[in-house]
Amino acid sequence: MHLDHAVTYPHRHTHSAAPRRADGSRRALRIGLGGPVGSGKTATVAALCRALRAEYSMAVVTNDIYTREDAEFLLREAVLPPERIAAVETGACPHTAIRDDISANLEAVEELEDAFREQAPLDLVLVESGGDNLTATFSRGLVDAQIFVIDVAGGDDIPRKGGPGVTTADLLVVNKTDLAPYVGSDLDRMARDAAEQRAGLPVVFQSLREEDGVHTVARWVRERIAAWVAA
Ligand SMILES: Nc1nc2c(ncn2[C@@H]2O[C@H](COP(=O)(O)OP(=O)(O)OP(=O)(O)O)[C@@H](O)[C@H]2O)c(=O)[nH]1
Repeated sequence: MHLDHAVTYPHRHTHSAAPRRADGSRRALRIGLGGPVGSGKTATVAALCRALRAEYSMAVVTNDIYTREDAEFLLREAVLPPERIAAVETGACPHTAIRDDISANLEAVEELEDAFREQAPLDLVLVESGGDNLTATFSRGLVDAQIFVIDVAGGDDIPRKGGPGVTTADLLVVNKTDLAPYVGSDLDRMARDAAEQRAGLPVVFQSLREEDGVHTVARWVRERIAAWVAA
């Protein structure tokens, strides 16, 4: 596990969606996960659910272009009860549904929040984007913070190439570090390039093949929830 920054996570964004509902109750913290196809977004969501579900009331919204495959995977793995998992079929470029026309995703998030409002109000909603390119980021009207997931098998020059996901996401996750020796990726170079591109924003290197490989990202999420609740 590499962590190229001390765990100081800057809270630099402004919330464009009101943190409280009309009745004054606090809504859930919404965290988006984006990144290229196959980088490990669903696997990270599944691992986060397992790590955090005993501590928080949580739910997940998945985005697929024409299918519900990511939601079906999470259901099969039973990472959360089925009523806590919603699927949005974007039917177009994945980034459109998380950045340009966020209505279907907002509706899914708000329906989940409403469904649990009486019983156990949601603390956290994870919104997983469909796999896209390096320019795909979430609208701040949909999520309060975003995680961009890339993997070492996608090429160790991805952090150097930059793009809004790599440079501006609140957390950059470089996944599948276990594969680095097999694909010839230089993790130190990736860490250096990412640090250069991100001006102090945090980067986590993880392998979900390791026992509790998601623990650093889970800690970051806990800190974000604590800050959200305190605000
Ligand atoms: N070796 C290794 N494989 C991983 C790791 N994380 C995920 N995978 C595998 O990589 C493949 C893709 O992972 P997913 O989580 O489906 O990736 P995704 O980003 O959600 O993919 P799309 O939704 O299709 O964009 C799966 O076979 C995972 O089991 C990891 O840390 N190491």
